[in-house]
Amino acid sequence: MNIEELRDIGTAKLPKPIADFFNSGSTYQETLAANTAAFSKYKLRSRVLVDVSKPDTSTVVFGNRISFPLCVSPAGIQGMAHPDGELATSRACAKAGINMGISSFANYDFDEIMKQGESSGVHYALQMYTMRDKVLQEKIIRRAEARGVKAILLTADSPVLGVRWNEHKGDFRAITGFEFPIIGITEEMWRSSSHEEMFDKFNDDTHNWARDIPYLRSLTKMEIWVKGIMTAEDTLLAIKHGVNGILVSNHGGRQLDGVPATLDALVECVGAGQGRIKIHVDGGFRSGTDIFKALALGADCCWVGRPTIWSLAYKGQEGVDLMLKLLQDDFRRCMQLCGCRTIKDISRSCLSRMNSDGVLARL
Ligand SMILES: Cc1cc2nc3c(=O)[nH]c(=O)nc-3n(C[C@H](O)[C@H](O)[C@H](O)COP(=O)(O)O)c2cc1C
Ligand SMILES: O=C(O)C(=O)c1ccccc1
Repeated sequence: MNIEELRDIGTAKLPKPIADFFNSGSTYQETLAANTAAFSKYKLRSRVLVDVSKPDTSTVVFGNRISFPLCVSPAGIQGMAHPDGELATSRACAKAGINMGISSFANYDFDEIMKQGESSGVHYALQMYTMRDKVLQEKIIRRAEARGVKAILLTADSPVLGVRWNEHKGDFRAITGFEFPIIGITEEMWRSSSHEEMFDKFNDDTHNWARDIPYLRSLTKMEIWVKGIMTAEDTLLAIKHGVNGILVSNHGGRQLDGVPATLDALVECVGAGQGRIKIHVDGGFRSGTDIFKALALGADCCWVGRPTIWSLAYKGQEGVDLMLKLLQDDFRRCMQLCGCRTIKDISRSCLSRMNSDGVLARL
């Protein structure tokens, strides 16, 4: 199987409004399509007669040596894909030896999620929005730090939600029995308003660099990462405010439609960062070759969102195990066939770019 097949099989198992919620982007779906399409304009420069018998795909993220440069993006409401939801995802991350991002809209508490994997060495990042309820936000942060969460991922691209037409056409909240224990939203609260109304009640759209980064720093020694950076300007602001890293992301094409593919935004962010900040990226990664291309363009690590959801829907933990194995195997083979023995060998010289006139150009 490949990730596209997992998408088709997983999606077919879900009621349509739920599948649409997971799979859609915002407005005209332009950015959603751009994310996956961007990879094909880069071509691999395969190198031969290199001893690649012992490839080392490992790298270090959040102080943890992971088996290959991938983390699982925080995606909310995984219980709607499979009853085991984030618990299954956590077990699969443990088995694969990678780190996991936990959405603040997870259907299980981070304590339970972490119990599934931390004995195998997984490190966890907790995704947060800026919350209106600062008392609750501080409580969550202190509890996360005491519990051993390594990083806060501050999602910065969502002062308001993107336009999700599918949510106006069908109510995806068809499966009952859900709560959001991390942020204390009960099923009753969740059902009493639309997804967007609930989000607006919870999320603080006055967030800003000058207030929120120092605020988080004053509260915790955990790493602070900003998720949703798409420009050189914001990369420079992230450096100025001393965050530990950025995740170049357009929220899987679910926020502002019309922004470029993250692979394209990555290039300007890496250019601005000049090695002064860790840069990760998500959006549209569907193969190990995609991961290789992003690393060659300067990313330190990649993340996947929907592939986790599709694999959960397909077969719970077993599905996610399979998805992570497919990506790792494909990534290893791509490294070997490009003549790379370690992650450090992956550089811009591994790629060329197909220009619009059909001519290949070195980067
Ligand atoms: C169903 C779904 C729920 C998501 N929930 C969150 C969330 O709660 N917080 C967040 O920061 N990002 C969320 N995201 C965005 C992901 O973290 C990630 O940026 C995106 O899915 C990456 O693109 P990909 O799905 O193409 O891999 C969500 C994405 C999806 C598809
Ligand atoms: O739908 C999303 O993209 C998202 O970020 C989200 C926000 C709140 C609850 C569930 C998902």
